[in-house]
Formats: sequence, structure tokens, C-alpha cells
Amino acid sequence: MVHKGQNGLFDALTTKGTAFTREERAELGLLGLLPYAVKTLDDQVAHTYQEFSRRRDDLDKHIYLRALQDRNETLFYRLLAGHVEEMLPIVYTPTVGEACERFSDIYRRPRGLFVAYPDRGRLREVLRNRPNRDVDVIVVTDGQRILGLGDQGIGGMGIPIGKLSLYTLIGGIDPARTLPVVLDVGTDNVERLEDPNYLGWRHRRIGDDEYYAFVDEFVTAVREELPEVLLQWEDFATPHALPILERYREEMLTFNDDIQGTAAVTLGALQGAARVAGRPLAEQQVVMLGAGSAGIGVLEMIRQEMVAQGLSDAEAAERIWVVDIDGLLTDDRTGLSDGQRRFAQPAERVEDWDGTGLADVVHRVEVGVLLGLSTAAGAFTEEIVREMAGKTDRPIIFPLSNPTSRAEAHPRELDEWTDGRALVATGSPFAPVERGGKARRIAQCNNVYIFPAMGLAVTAARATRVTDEMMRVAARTLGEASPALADPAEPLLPAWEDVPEIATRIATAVAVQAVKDGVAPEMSEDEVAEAVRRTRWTPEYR
Ligand SMILES: NC(=O)c1ccc[n+]([C@@H]2O[C@H](COP(=O)([O-])OP(=O)(O)OC[C@H]3O[C@@H](n4cnc5c(N)ncnc54)[C@H](O)[C@@H]3O)[C@@H](O)[C@H]2O)c1
Ligand SMILES: O=C(O)C[C@H](O)C(=O)O
Ligand SMILES: [Mg+2]
Repeated sequence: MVHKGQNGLFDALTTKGTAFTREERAELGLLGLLPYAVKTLDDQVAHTYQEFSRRRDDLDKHIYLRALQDRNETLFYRLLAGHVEEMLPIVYTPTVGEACERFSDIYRRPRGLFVAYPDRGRLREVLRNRPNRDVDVIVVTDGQRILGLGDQGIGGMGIPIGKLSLYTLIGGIDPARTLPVVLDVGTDNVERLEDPNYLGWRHRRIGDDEYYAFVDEFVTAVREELPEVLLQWEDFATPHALPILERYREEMLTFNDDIQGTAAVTLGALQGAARVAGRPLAEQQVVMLGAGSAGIGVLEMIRQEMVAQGLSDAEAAERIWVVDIDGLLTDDRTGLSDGQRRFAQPAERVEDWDGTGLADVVHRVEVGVLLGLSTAAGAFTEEIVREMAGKTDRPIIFPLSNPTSRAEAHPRELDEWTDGRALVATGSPFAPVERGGKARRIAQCNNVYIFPAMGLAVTAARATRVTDEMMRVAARTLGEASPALADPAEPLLPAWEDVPEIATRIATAVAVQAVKDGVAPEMSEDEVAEAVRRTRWTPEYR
């Protein structure tokens, strides 16, 4: 619906700005409120692209695009759609990380919901105040583990805003039906607490009892107000991430992107990599650096895949080695979570080793797959990578930590240290790597390949749960779209311009699975495909 007069002009979801025609201006009471010239959407895209290009650095570009989004969403998405590869790193990883760190400094206008602990007891009212009535997808964070940048308090809001932009750009979710949320439960980031500009509740993070009660009140309010919404958890610190997911996943439509989305994209990328390497996953030794919720989530899915390929649970666990800040996870270590314990190696297997750091593990194990979800920049050293490259023809090496400053290795180095044999995918975007006069694109193994498609799937299918099998189908469908399957010299994951189309494919397969799993109303495959097509929103003036 288009509002009249000034209100219509400033409603970012419906405004056309200078593209309102003479007739519309007359009809909507806009005469005199706009400069005389009438532009088309394409004119506006060309103009905003020019303005975007004039911004000095990436954060300035981010601020420009965020302001455009607050002003005119149709134009924002049309501009993005024409420049996905260039603009993804600006609205999303890595620049969004800096935008979170500087959130209070660069704040212009509110967006979404700021759910603050001092407002506890009134969260139903907070939810009722939401800017958009009908919501398909909520992305919520508590700002405690923003990428690999740690606790950003309320600044974490940049992440739900960025992720939801991609739900729309890639997954076709109507921007009028999205809701970014930050749970403001304090921050332990002293720099933020001491910053006079800080816009959050100036308080240390609350204790666990209060925390879980508050999360519960929030979830209850969401379920009362928006019973069908997809609630996506994002960038929660590991000690809270899995308990929250386990508490709600059987009761409502919800998933944790860092645990499940990351696992699905990684499995998808490994599918192509294993094929090129000529060795199925079940025959590989896998080493993971990092035992946080992301790392353990990925390994859970890898183990399930190994079992699907014929191994027993125990045989799969034998092939998986996890190293954290204290060394290899072994069964004599104390303080491991249940999830970590499932991947602890028997201590006797390593009792004659000199040490259990990453270098020791790579030295002792015939490692074929090396993954990093550790935030430990540069941890895949030349020595480690060269040793691994001596053991296998096509080493599979994924430095997946974000943002760029936290990557375990640079793809250029991996290429050099393995004479171009490494099969690489990174969490953050990197420039193509040159070899033999040819530039090769580096696959970005980031959950952005999964979550927009998952949102589209559950919205189109009216699903009520996100099952493990739906995530596996997403991984498989993505894996089948790997350009490396057709040509081993190609990247492990599809190019950005193909991603919206592939998201449709993934969404359709996932929605079919939701019906099979009995968590969505009965529909034929054709009906599913039609529902997905109908659900997709496109940026045009209406
Ligand atoms: N590519 C993606 O799509 C994607 C998705 C999710 C998370 N991530 C990234 O993964 C990283 C980890 O996320 P998390 O939530 O699991 O974090 P986390 O902080 O809970 O876990 C980090 C783990 O790494 C270990 N670690 C830290 N420093 C280390 C070091 N120097 N040597 C060895 N181990 C070390 C820690 O002991 C811990 O087990 C973040 O950078 C995040 O941005 C990427
Ligand atoms: O946000 C990203 O780029 C991926 C992932 O969710 C992360 O936390 O690093
Ligand atoms: Mg995340």
C-alpha cells in the first residue's frame, strides 16, 4: 500500500522517490514535495552506483548503502542485485564486522527491535511495537560473538540487518516481512562500556539464570505474536548457542545459522572437493582447528555424512581430529562439552606423541582435509601446510574464520605452499589467485549459501520445523551445483551471479523434504516449485 503525502515519500518500503510519475505525484499529494525531474528506477540505480563508487573506503560504502536501504528499499535491492560480487563484502562479511564495532558511531536511524534486559516483563509489548506487522523471518543476536571479533554488545545488530538483506537479495524474502533483533543483555567489552557514544544498556552481561529466563520471555513473546515465523539465531557465544538451539528446535520453526548453516555449506563445498581429490569424505582423515559451536556443528554433519557413506559411528569418529586452544581433544581432558566429547580421541592413541598442537596432529595423521573455525589468524602456517601437501596430492584446506583478519591462512599462500594443488575455500571473500597467467576465483564457504534458501524454503512450504534432513538436503543440493564437478579447475562453490537461482533450487529441494518429514502441509513437487516461485519478492516499483 502506498501512503499519501510526506508519509508515503518517506516510507522506505514503498517509496519511489524521484521516480514517482507526474500522475502519481498528483494523485498522492506529492506535487511540490519533489524536484521536478522524473527518473526511472534504472536512472536511480545508475546514479546511486556512481555515488557508491565515490565513497572513500569500505565502511563509508557500507554507511552509504545502509542509508539507501533506510530511504528506499526497492532501489537498495535493485542496486545490490546488479553488483552482487562487489557489494556483498560491503553489506556483509567482512565490512559488516567493522560496522558492528563502530555501530554506535555510525548510527543514523533505528531498524528492527532492540530488546533490552531492563524492559523484561514487557517483551510482548516490545514485540507488538515491531515496525513490520507480518514477518516471515527474524534474525536475532545477542552480540556476544560477532564473527571472530568477540563481544560487540548492541553493535551486533549489524549482523541481523546484514543477514536479512541477504535473505531478501538471495532468498527473495519480502523486506517488509523481515525483522532484525538484538537482545541487549549488556556487554563485557570494556571499550564499549567506556565509550560515551555507546547506545546499548551500559552494563556487564547478565548471569546465566537471568539470561535464559530473558531468552525464554523473548521466545514466548515471538511465539504469541508471530507463531509461524522462522527464528534464526546468529552469533551467540558457544556456551549459549547449542543450549538455546536444543531448547527450542523441537518446539518451533528455528535454527542456528552458525551451527547448522555453516555445517551445510561446508559439507556442500567438501562434496566438490572430495570428488576432485578423487577420495570420498569417508576415506579422508579430517582435522578441524577450533572446537566452538561452528566447528563442532560442521563435524557433526561430516560424521553423519561419513556414516551415510558406510562407516560406523565409531569408524567416523576415528577419522576426525579436533584441535582447540589447548591442543587435541582427547578423552582424558576435563571441561569438554558433550558435543566436544563426541570428537575426543582416546588418549592412548596419542600417548607417544611429542605434543598435540595442530603441527603435531598434521605431522602424525594422514590428513586430507584441514578446516579452520578458530578465529586464529595465520594458524595454518607454511610448515603445517607444506607437511600436509607432502601427504596428499590434492590437500583440501578451508580457512573458514571470519572476518578476513581472522582467516587461518591466505589463499595465495596456500596456493604457493602447495604448488597450486590445494583445494581451497574461505569464510570471507578473497581476491582471485593467479597461477600460470590464469586468475582463479576462490570459493567463499560461508553460510550465506544456505540461510537465504532455508528461509525461502520454509516460507514457501509453510514449514513448522527445520529438520536435520532439511539441512542435509540443502548441503547436497549445493554440493551438486559445485562448478568443480564439471571442471576440477573451477571453484568449489557457484559464482555469486548464479546464487539466487541456486537458492531457488535448494529451497525447492528443502521444501520437498519438509513435506516428506511431515513438518509442512502436503504438496506435490510441482506445487512446491510454484510456491517457491510465488514467494520470491523482486525489487521493482509497484
Ligand atoms: N565461514 C562461515 O560461514 C562461518 C560460520 C560460522 C562461524 N564462522 C567463524 O568461525 C569462527 C569461530 O566461531 P565459533 O562460534 O565456533 O567461535 P568460538 O570462539 O566459540 O570457538 C573458537 C574455537 O577455536 C579455538 N581457538 C581459538 N584460538 C585458537 C588457537 N590460537 N589455536 C587453536 N585453537 C584456537 C578455541 O579454543 C575454540 O575452540 C569465527 O571466526 C566465525 O566468524 C565462520
Ligand atoms: O557472518 C558470516 O560471514 C558467517 C558466519 O555466520 C560467521 O559468524 O562468521
Ligand atoms: Mg554468524
